[in-house]
This record gives sequence, structure tokens and C-alpha cells, in this order.
Amino acid sequence: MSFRLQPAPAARPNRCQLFGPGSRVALFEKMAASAADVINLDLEDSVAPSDKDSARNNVVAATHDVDWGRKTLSVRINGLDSPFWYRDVVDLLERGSERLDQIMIPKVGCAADIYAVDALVSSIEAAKGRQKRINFEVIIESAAGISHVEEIAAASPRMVAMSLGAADFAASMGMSTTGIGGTQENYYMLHQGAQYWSDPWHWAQSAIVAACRTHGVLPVDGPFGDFSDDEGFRAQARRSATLGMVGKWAIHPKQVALANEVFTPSETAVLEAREILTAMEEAKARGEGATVYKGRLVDIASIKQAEVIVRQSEMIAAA
Ligand SMILES: CC(=O)SCCNC(=O)CCNC(=O)[C@H](O)C(C)(C)COP(=O)(O)OP(=O)(O)OC[C@H]1O[C@@H](n2cnc3c(N)ncnc32)[C@H](O)[C@@H]1OP(=O)(O)O
Ligand SMILES: O=CC(=O)O
Ligand SMILES: [Mg+2]
Repeated sequence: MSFRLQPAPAARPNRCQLFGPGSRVALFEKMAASAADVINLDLEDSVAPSDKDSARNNVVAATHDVDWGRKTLSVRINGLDSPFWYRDVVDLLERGSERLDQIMIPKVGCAADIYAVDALVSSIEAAKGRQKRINFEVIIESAAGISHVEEIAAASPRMVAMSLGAADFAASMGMSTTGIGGTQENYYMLHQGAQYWSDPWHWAQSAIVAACRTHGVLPVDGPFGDFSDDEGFRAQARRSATLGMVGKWAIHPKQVALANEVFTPSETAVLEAREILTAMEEAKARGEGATVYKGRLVDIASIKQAEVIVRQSEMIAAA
């Protein structure tokens, strides 16, 4: 057991991150009116190279003109392997309003990628006298990114969230699929003639959750491409929540309610968590560290498990 305490991540809801291309201005007000906790205006892969300049101008204007309410406002810049990213950062910080909360850095491969963006952002913030420090979120979506996931999570005090980007991740890893997230029908075990599907995203998600929890960063599941498959989305999101992720992207507005549903602890779960805390209080008064709740063991670790659920529910209620 390390003597270092695990740092707490940002105490804000991050159940759903709704994406929209920076080139589709007509979507911005709809995104602002949605029930997503986080808005990601995209300058990267949903914007054609010929539209990069106009999309950037749209997004800069939207930081001034659109009422984003209490949502976290994030802009996905272009990758460091592109000729666009430095201009994204410069324009967002020099011309964008202080309403901007976060920059999402895609395709990060190592801590030095974060360092480079941090140096540019820090310099512009100081030069322009910006009052609010910009936070960073990153996408792990390459072989290099997952190989260096822990150093990336630790790379800057600006780091608040980290997502798995299943599409680029699959491409970078050479995975044999064009599906974005979810069940992959060739990834199964065979037992007595029956196929049992396994989860090819599990190991990468677990690595992300561990790196994030070590460094106080929010772990988030990325896109689920088939927006006509609600049950597929729910299944993917439930697996992510069970592994410790706090939310999931929506690449279509109909996915927002699904993500909020899965990543909001149910009344039953909160009630049970509170009952466990009460049972443990009573056990403590009796001088016991372990007791029985509904026929099963609960002990001091159960307090921490129950507190995860209660804290999450109280944070959402307070937002
Ligand atoms: C792998 C990755 O990197 S994922 C992240 C980057 N990708 C993105 O940002 C893509 C985001 N999503 C989109 O661009 C779009 O949702 C698409 C292209 C998938 C579908 O767009 P459409 O064909 O317009 O969808 P559809 O017709 O079903 O839209 C239904 C309604 O939702 C609105 N809508 C569509 N997308 C969004 C959105 N992202 N946010 C808010 N509203 C939206 C439409 O304007 C339409 O509104 P209306 O009923 O008032 O007319
Ligand atoms: O950027 C997201 C992805 O899945 O790729
Ligand atoms: Mg990607």
C-alpha cells in the first residue's frame, strides 16, 4: 500500500460528452440545449481539411455568442501530426472568450505531446492575461498512446480527462474492424460449438482507468458509431461504467439520454450504498470492522465502494 493518497478527479459531472463538427454552426445551439454535461466542438476528424479555417472561426465565435449554460465547453484541436493544431490553440486562446474550459488533444502518443501544447497555452495565457486556466483532456487512440498512458495522465496539472478513441485506436493497432466501439463479431471464444463474445476494448479501458485514477484524471469511454443501436450503446456504456469510467461520448444527440441514464447511479444503487454506510456505522459502534448486509459480507472497503456511488449521485444532483 502506497502512503500516497489517490488524488480526487475534478468534481463535476462528465456523464456525456456531445460532439459536433465545428463546420456545422447550425448544430451549436442544439448542442447547447442538450442534456450533455460536456460539449466538444470538433476541429479535427469531423471537419474536412478545406473547412479547417472556417470551422476554427465558427468555434471561436461560438465561445462568445452561444450560451453554453453550466456545461463544460471543450474544443477538440487537430493532432500534433497536422499543420493545423498550433493555429487552433493560438486562435482559441487569443480570440476565444474566457468561457472556454478545456482543449481536447487527440492522438497523444507521449507526455511530451502534452508538454508542447502546455508550453504554447501557458505562453498565450500569460501574454493575453487570461484569467481562467485552460484544462486539457486527451484521447488515447494509438498504439503509442496506450503504451505511454500513465505518463500521459501525469503529464500536466491541466489534465482533467482522458478518453478511449475506439476508431483511431483500432486503426493504429491494425485491428480487423471498421466498427467504432462495441461488440466485434469475430472476437469470440468457442465452447462446445457455441460462440461467447469477448470484449476487445476491455484491456485498453482498464489501462486508461488505472492511469487516470492514479493521477486524478476522469476516465471516459469514447464514441459508439452505430447510433441506430441503442442497446449496443447501453451495453458498451454499462461495461465502461462497471470498469470505473465516468461517462461516454455521444456522436448523435439520441445517445445523450442513453449515456446519462447509464452514468447516473440508479435510485436503487444509491439506496443500497446508503444502507451499506449505515450498516457499517452500526458495526463500527459495536466495535466491528465487518458485518453482514443482505446476507453478504461488507467491511471497511465496502464503505469506500458505497461512497463512490453516493458521491457520484450527490455531485450530479448538485450540478
Ligand atoms: C471517431 C470520432 O472522432 S467521433 C467525434 C467526431 N465526430 C463528430 O463530431 C460527429 C458528430 N455527429 C454528427 O456530425 C452528426 O450527428 C451525424 C453526421 C452523425 C448525423 O447528422 P444528421 O444526418 O444531421 O443526423 P440526423 O438527421 O439524425 O439529426 C437529427 C437531429 O439532430 C440534430 N443533430 C445531429 N447531430 C447533432 C449533434 N452532434 N449535436 C446536436 N444536434 C445534432 C440534427 O440537426 C437534427 O435536428 P432537427 O431534428 O432539429 O432537424
Ligand atoms: O476520436 C475518436 C476515435 O474513436 O478515433
Ligand atoms: Mg480519433
